[in-house]
Amino acid sequence: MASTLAIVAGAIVALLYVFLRLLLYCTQDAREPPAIETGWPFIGPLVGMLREKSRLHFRLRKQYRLPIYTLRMPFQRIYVVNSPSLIPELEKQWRAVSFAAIAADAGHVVGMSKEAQEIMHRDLMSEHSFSLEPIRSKGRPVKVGLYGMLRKLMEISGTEAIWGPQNPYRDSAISDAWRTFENGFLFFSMFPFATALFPKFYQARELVAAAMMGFVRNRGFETASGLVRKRYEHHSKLFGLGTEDIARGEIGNTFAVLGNIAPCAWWVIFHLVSDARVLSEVREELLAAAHEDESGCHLDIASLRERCPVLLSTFQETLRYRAVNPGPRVILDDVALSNGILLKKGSMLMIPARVHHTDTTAWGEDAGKFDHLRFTRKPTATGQKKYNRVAFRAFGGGDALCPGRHLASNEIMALAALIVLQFVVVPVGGKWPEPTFEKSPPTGFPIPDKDIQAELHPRDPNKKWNFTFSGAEEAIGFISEDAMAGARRPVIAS
Ligand code: HEM
Repeated sequence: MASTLAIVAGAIVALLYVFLRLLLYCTQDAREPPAIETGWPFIGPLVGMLREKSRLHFRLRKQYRLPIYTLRMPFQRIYVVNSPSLIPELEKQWRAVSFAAIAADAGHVVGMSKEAQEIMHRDLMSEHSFSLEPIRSKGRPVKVGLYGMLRKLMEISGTEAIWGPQNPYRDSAISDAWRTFENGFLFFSMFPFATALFPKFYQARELVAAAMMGFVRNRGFETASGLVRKRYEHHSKLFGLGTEDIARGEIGNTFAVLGNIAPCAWWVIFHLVSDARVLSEVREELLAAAHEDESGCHLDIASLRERCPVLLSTFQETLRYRAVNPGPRVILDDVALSNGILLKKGSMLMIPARVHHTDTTAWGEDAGKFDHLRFTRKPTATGQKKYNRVAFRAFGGGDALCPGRHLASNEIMALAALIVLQFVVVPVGGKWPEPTFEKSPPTGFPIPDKDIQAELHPRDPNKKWNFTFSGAEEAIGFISEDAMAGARRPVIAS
């Protein structure tokens, strides 16, 4: 009996295998990027993705050494771009290789109405800030969870800057609800009937939605940032969306504003305070950039980019070393690349940051190493080569390039300056652990599995620090688009 069952099971598996092989053979066009991991067609890539997460692309690049390849998933094909040389051509075809389609797909996750979702999918081709004073003014060491503290600070400063005086996230019940919903984001995008299956996440989302509706009804956008004002105008006038849909759209934007900035700030501060050499070099620069008079010590945050190349380089290197955003796009129309490769309509495409940030042709043989001085090096005729800016993907690129990159960079570098100048940060237990992030949700930067407990020792509680921001006329040339727009390039070698 047992052997009959085994024979039947074996026959089913064999039939399934033959069926999947045939399906692959009949549906994979020879002009498409080569399909890989086809030992068990469709199932192999899915298992790999679930098991290895963002590490999968890293392994596949090493194993197959292809400029671009196809992962045939059940009901979906994903093209993954390995070679930075393909990126400019793809980004020129932004109508067909679309990020807008990804944003529009998120409409159902935040509960937009069917009509609003349909509109979003149409024509896709076409005075407060953070303060560390409460900790410093205690005049004694304060124990904190480093990630928790940084997240809170970035949440306050980021949402104030974006939503202004009527910022709904000022209410801690709303910011707590946001955090709960953020953890359930993936369930909402993957499962049908998610509102019934995950009531905790649903209730949290609705609480944030109600607060956002109040914000829109009270015309909070009029005193918010240009980004929110323009979005309101665009969504109400061009799309004709109502209050509720506009408000739910703002929940979607909270992902963009908060999703990256808090984990990114955490990694920057971690690299700064956990390495004595980095810390002392950055501190020295900051002290030189500050000046003291009878009223206290003064530092203009705008001067950091000019006067603190090591801090700026550490910031950029952290983004290069730690970013894991997948760079997703949807192929809205067949795309023929100049090398003869065909990308089929309806497929997904990915330009994974981690793959491009470890590309030795773009960054040199030591691409896998954290080097806080990397971006201070200038190319030389004999030794140092020019870095390929196209391969810097932490802020994405092309038409979907992150519009918040300068705000985020200024905020994170300001926070770094405040911490380094005012505190000695000591890990509880005496040694900085290497953070693990196995359980991290799929954000742009990994979130540590366990917060690191640290003590903040005020350096000189009696010293008065005045931090100002005199503004900046030029952008920092992080990425190729900024460089082409004529941004200053203080440290990236070019
Ligand atoms: C360190 C912090 C940040 C990082 C690393 C980051 C990174 C990114 C990335 C990778 C993308 C997708 C681009 C692509 O796939 O090509 C993106 C999009 C976006 N980001 Fe950021 N971001 C940050 C902070 C912010 C902030 C503070 C804001 C708000 C002002 C913001 C607003 C947006 C928006 C609205 C989009 C969507 C752009 C579009 O639809 O075309 N980001 N960001």
